[in-house]
Amino acid sequence: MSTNSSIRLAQVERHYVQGESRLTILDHADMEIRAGEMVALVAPSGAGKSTLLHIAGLLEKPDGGDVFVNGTSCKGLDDAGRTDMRRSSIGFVYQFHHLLPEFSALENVMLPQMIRGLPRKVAADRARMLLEYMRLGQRVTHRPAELSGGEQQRVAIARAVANNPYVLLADEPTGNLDPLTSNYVFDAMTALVRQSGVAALIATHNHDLAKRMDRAITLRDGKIIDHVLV
Ligand SMILES: Nc1ncnc2c1ncn2[C@@H]1O[C@H](COP(=O)(O)OP(=O)(O)OP(=O)(O)O)[C@@H](O)[C@H]1O
Repeated sequence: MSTNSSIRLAQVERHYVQGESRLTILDHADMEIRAGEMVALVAPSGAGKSTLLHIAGLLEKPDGGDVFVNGTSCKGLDDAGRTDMRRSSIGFVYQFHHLLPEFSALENVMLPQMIRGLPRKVAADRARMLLEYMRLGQRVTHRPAELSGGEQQRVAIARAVANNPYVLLADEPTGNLDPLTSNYVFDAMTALVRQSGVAALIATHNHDLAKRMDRAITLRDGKIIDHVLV
């Protein structure tokens, strides 16, 4: 175990009870991702990727074990504490951008910061900087419907890191894009991860993108194990 892991799962258990049967999705599973590391999560449908992302993102509580965010145990946190930790320390990117349609790109990136109580001007300056970094400086006043799919996804990535999180969790972030756009968005995300030092876990079915990350993991028999990509 390294001391500088941004996210660590320790002996995490998750079961679903369906009638008489008990389905074990995570069985004393361990995982850790260091700052600035990009890890691909590759697993067949139904293996438990969403469950893992939800637990790592503090959206779901494990039945056992613990999640550490930047070294802090989340086990003893109540719902409000988990929400605070999630807002301050974890960013999410989904397959579909989930941007708020009535707000501009700039406002979408400002919002998570304002929810955390940052002044409007500070939030706007950081949002503009992130959008410029994502090469969207000319699109800040556009609403989501006035952006291309790749641009929408780049706004969603900027939004995910708006609060300077320790952890970035992405579920098929390029799954909805054509191959060329997918590559472009992935490059932008990589640059942001490297520059910000966030620890990124990215679920993807795209073998080529998975190969470009630092390493890959998968789920087998409830354990999180290294996945060798050939
Ligand atoms: N609330 C629930 N109750 C019972 N079983 C569940 C529940 N949620 C998920 N499961 C089961 O747990 C397993 C893992 O689900 P999960 O959504 O994590 O898979 P996944 O790997 O993300 O799949 P996909 O790639 O298709 O989205 C599946 O077999 C699913 O049917």
